[in-house]
Amino acid sequence: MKLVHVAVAVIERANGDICIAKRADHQHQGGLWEFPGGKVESDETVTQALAREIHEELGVIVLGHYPLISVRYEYPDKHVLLDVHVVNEFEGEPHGKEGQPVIWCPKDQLASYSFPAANKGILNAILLPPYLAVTNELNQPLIDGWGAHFSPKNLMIYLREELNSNNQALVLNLRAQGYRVTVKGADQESGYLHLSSAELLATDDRPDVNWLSASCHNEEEVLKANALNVDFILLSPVNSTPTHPEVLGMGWPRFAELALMAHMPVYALGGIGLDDMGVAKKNGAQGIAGISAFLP
Ligand SMILES: Nc1nc2c([nH]c(=O)n2[C@H]2C[C@H](O)[C@@H](COP(=O)(O)OP(=O)(O)OP(=O)(O)O)O2)c(=O)[nH]1
Ligand SMILES: [Mg+2]
Repeated sequence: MKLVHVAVAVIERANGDICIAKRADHQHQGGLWEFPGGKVESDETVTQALAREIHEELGVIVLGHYPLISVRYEYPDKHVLLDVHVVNEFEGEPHGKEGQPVIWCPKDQLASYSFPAANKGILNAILLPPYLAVTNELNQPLIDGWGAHFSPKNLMIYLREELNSNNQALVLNLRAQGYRVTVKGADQESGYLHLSSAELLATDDRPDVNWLSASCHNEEEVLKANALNVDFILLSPVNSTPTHPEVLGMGWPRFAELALMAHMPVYALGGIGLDDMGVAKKNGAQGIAGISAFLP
């Protein structure tokens, strides 16, 4: 099936609200809400298509945008490549020029609208931060170091240790400050659950949590994450690491291929540092994850 290339705009106004519109019933995925946009014509760049579609559909002039995520999704009747950009500078007030309902929606309420299935990854990309710290233990100096560099909006945490009497108060305190914290093992009441790649491959039905993450290293695991509707993945190792120098990294070109295959935001992990945010994003990452990289 031919791949339909689509330019999609996540238009964000100053207070953080996002513009969504309702697709007409007769359209593909009709009756569902969408981020405005449309097909990239053969003689257009994505930037040109984005500007044209947003002007045609909403009467808005795009002045500034940056890439958020690319999602390749195979509907039974159509294969799409959604090239999604945040439009953060624009002129004019969006209105439905084709008669479609258009509203501003606070980010934390987006999930209560029905979108096409391909949009789950876009929603998650809007909500998730750029940095993910992976740590084997929690202690106050580590937390203070994070606090000096990152806000809860910029950093989430994966603790590779089960909840216990030593770390529970620290975890709860971080969550109270607004950090998203996933811990190892059974902690499903928190709404967060992480699957190792072995657990991912051994799981047939999506566990009932708000935020399901998984570690992936190859195509098979990425496709399994798609099938389970995992919300975000850690893809590693990009480069070889000091602790496992014998394991070769996949490198950025392969990372980019697998990230495009993934329906959800992908964090780059392994042998990279905070300085690699730019190259990670250029290769389709939501952001970067790191163990040593995040130690103050
Ligand atoms: N615009 C947009 N399209 C989406 C989203 N999610 C999603 O799966 N799609 C799919 C539905 C369509 O198959 C395709 C986009 O096509 P479109 O109908 O917006 O294209 P267009 O504006 O050029 O419209 P048309 O002239 O074909 O009616 O991408 C989304 O959030 N926004
Ligand atoms: Mg459209």
